[in-house]
Amino acid sequence: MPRTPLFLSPNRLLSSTKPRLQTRTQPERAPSFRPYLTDAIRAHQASKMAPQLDGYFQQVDTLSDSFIERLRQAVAIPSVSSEAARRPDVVRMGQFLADELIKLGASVELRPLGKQDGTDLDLPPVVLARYGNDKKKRTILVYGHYDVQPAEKSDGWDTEPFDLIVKEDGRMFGRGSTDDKGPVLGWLNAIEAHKAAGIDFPVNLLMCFEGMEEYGSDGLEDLINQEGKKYFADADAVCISDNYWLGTEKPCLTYGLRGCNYYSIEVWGPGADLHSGVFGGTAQEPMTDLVRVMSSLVDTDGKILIPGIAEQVAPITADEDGLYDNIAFTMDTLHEALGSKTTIFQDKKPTLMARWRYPSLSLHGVEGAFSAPGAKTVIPAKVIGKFSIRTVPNMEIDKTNELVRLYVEDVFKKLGSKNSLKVYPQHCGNWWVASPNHWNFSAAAKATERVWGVKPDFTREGGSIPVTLTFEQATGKNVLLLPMGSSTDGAHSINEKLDKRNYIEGIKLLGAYLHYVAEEPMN
Ligand SMILES: C[C@H](N)C(=O)N[C@@H](Cc1c[nH]cn1)C(=O)O
Ligand SMILES: [Zn+2]
Ligand SMILES: [Zn+2]
Repeated sequence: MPRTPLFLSPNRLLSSTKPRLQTRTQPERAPSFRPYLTDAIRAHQASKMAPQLDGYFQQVDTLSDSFIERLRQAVAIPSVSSEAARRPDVVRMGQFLADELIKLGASVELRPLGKQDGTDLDLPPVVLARYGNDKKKRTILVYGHYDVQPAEKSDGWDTEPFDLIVKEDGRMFGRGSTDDKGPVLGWLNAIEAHKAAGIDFPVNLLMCFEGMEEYGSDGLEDLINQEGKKYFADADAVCISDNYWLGTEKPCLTYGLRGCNYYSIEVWGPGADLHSGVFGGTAQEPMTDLVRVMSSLVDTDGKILIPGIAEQVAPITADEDGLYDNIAFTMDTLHEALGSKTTIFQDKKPTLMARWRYPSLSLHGVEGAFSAPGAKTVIPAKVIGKFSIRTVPNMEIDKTNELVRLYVEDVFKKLGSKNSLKVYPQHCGNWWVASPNHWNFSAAAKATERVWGVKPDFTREGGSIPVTLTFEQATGKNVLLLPMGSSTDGAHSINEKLDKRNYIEGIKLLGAYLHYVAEEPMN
């Protein structure tokens, strides 16, 4: 059950000076991207792990081509979790990760998860791995996912989605590059660069990589709960790299996620698809009913029309109210990522609040409906509408599902249709809000300054990672989100990419974070 959120002012917790933005026009000091040297960074560089980190950073630069090659191999495996036909590729991707980890010296298990909910289809295995088992060191548990969203060139991609295309300007296009194959490989690359540099790995690393995140993490919650005090028992903290910066220049650390309840509405009536010339005007059409029901869920300005949803949302506290102004985010950044100016709000604060702390309802598609180019005059016999609600504190999954069911059934009843309707949740994942006032976040903030030369923003995320709260509750440890990619990466969209700069500096960041973790006093 979600807890009442902490609305702290995290941007003020670890930073006494105003964060400075870096821009691409600042001169680079070295081949790697570390332009600003603040006093804080000088202090970190003078600290005892500085020489090791410099050696590590150099190795990451030296190995950068082979790290891109590893990403190319991973992107080439179309591990789409939502398509049954792609399930063997998802399994192959898990095996690829396991093989790479074994080559690096990790001990690895491929854990089966049984059947996918309501199907006879085997779930892809979870890759559990351990690198290092030194009782004198801290242990960090990292999570990521090796499945991806669907992608077809015909969706509008400029290049083949499962071929990694590296452009001259450093943009690396390919499905999963930023979500989440680049960040997952970041951990493996960090291990390899330490080995190559001959630098002692600063912590024990536990790894949990799943293949069903984009489909609601089916099966993983039970495994995490079972292993919380077994395989994950040594974990001192958890780190997840599976979200994005708010813009393109300012790194961030993330302490909150929205949840996601994903629904299907099935409407059926006729025994088969029909000729609209023969049956149009004589049969009640499932698609007509579905469109009318779906159009009653949300309005053009994103207002959710289901009674009882807004009432569940936690009120704004005075502390939270002052939080948004300090975040490095502009509407121009949003317009760039959106590719248009069709935003609901004109200003930064309501926009950030809409993404982080209010629920949203999105319509995704209709299964069974005609969607190809051309003009087919069919009446579909059965259609399934798909929509999701991003949930926030203090919304409850079961209560939200019940409100949706009552409302959809009521709207359909008022249509007076002789067709039939069924509405049900496909998968649901909890929202999560944590305290960034913890050594886990301090270590990540120092690593960010060291690598990127700027203090990170402390942000929440509009997306969902369904098992984040489960990790927190099963291990009882602090969870940190440490993103690698930027706002323009286009995760889930066509032309998904990861900038080479974010990949290579991101690998440095993950390694540096582990070094700072090793130095942090417990709190
Ligand atoms: C933020 C993360 N990289 C991500 O994309 N998560 C998905 C997870 C999901 C899919 N269905 C429900 N949750 C997302 O936010 O859509
Ligand atoms: Zn992801
Ligand atoms: Zn995703």
